[in-house]
Amino acid sequence: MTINLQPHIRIGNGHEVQYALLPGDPGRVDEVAKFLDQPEEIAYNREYKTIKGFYKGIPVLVTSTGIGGVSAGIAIEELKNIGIKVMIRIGSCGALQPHLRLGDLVIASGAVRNDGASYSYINKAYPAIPHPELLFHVMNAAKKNRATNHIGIVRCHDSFYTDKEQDIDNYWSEKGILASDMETAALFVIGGLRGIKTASILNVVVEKEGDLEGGINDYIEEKNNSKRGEEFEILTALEAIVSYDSTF
Ligand SMILES: O=P(O)(O)O[C@H]1O[C@H](CO)[C@@H](O)[C@H]1O
Ligand SMILES: O=c1cc[nH]c(=O)[nH]1
Repeated sequence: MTINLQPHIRIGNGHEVQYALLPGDPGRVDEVAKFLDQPEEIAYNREYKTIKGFYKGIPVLVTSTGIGGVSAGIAIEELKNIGIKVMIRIGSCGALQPHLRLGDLVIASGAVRNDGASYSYINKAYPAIPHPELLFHVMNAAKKNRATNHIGIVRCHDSFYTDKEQDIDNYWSEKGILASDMETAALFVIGGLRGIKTASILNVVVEKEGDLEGGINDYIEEKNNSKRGEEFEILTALEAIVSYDSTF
């Protein structure tokens, strides 16, 4: 009998893993598997696909969180319930600044909470920030891997196709926000409230003046540098775990 089986991620206790990487896309889980020793699928329910493997001897889970903070929030809570203490998002994003190029990494030092999920937990005065120590290890790992990276605030949203998207992006771009994604704020806020150490690394798949749908299509079809950015974000997250783990 599986003890403490979680209803959405469909994983229970007993895996003895403290670290998880969180892509949105279940397809990205298989890309992480290429970097791991002994990768094995342990669950796949709805948008939540999970593998377990080892990186430089450290056990790691990789769980896809689907699209948006709502779905990510469920995965984050359930992963905590089975003992995960450190979670690093490895996501994709759209650039809000013109100097960001396809495949560059954005390391989030905070998130604008324009999502609904983090707000359902707590008032927007509560900050969406990563764990500072983990952020430090992520920044060092990106440098060590020579990944082109930008550190700053991202904006989290719940919609793609309203009539206001361009105006909203322009507004946050003028405020210096680096990029947009949909899950980082929920991760940081839930992490802060629940005592989970979190960080978020995003790979640019649409440039500032780029075509949103075209950029995402090209990324999926591996037609641009975003695929390379994905490899860099995976490696950066894994090396950050090794470096963080070595401090104990
Ligand atoms: O590629 P992932 O990690 O899913 O991240 C981004 O891509 C999805 C939208 O295309 C949203 O989940 C957004 O945050
Ligand atoms: O603007 C964008 C582009 C990609 N992914 C997002 O979440 N937002």
